[in-house]
Amino acid sequence: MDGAAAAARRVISALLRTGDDTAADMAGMAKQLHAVADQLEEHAPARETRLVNMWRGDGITRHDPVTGPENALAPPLRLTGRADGSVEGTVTLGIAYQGPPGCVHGGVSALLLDHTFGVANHWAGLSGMTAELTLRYRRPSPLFEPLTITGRQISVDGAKIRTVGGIAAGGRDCVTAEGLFIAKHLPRPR
Ligand SMILES: CCCCCCCC/C=C\CCCCCCCC(=O)SCCNC(=O)CCNC(=O)[C@H](O)C(C)(C)COP(=O)(O)OP(=O)(O)OC[C@H]1O[C@@H](n2cnc3c(N)ncnc32)[C@H](O)[C@@H]1OP(=O)(O)O
Repeated sequence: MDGAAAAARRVISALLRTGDDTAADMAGMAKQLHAVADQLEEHAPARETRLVNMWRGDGITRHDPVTGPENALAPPLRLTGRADGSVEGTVTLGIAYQGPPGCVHGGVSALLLDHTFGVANHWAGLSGMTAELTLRYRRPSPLFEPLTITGRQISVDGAKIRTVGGIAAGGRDCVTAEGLFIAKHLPRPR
């Protein structure tokens, strides 16, 4: 389904790029898109069944809204674990993620970093749930340019995990962040 999710992502972006002031047949397109959704819903299993399926195994997920190739809301960001224990990825965000004109929405930056920190913790060997996430927005993060997203676990103290990282563009920090995670997990649906 990665291909269908990629197509849906393209539709979201193309809709926003086209806008209202257009000769495109938007009513016709709405009809076509509803027809696609009707077909999907017809074949969708019960929600509980799908949740079990999404969470099978113990590793990282494919459905999350940041890296998930199955999730059309995910850019998607691809993260790579480094030998020094950090994780890093490069992503170029389009118009669907806009906050200030031409720039990334601050909540989207927080989403990317929350998830990246979760993956960094997993990579470092102990992950948990976000208890606190503090972001410092140093300068606007540009859309349409490669952004480097990083995360690194810096300490574990009992159940408390501390993680740092940020978002940079052109070698300059746009956002720096620190997070406190608690080494607890909700059980995966089985
Ligand atoms: C996360 C799922 C990932 C599963 C996949 C695993 C594989 C990895 C693969 C891929 C990575 C995926 C990456 C995903 C990333 C996304 C992460 C999120 O978005 S998580 C959702 C948002 N976060 C919540 O919804 C939490 C809601 N809050 C809670 O559930 C609790 O408050 C929680 C777990 C944070 C704390 O639980 P308590 O309160 O029961 O823990 P107590 O035992 O009381 O505290 C432990 C210690 O931590 C301190 N503590 C707890 N919260 C604190 C806080 N906010 N500030 C400071 N200290 C805090 C306490 O004072 C205590 O310290 P003392 O041991 O006494 O020294």
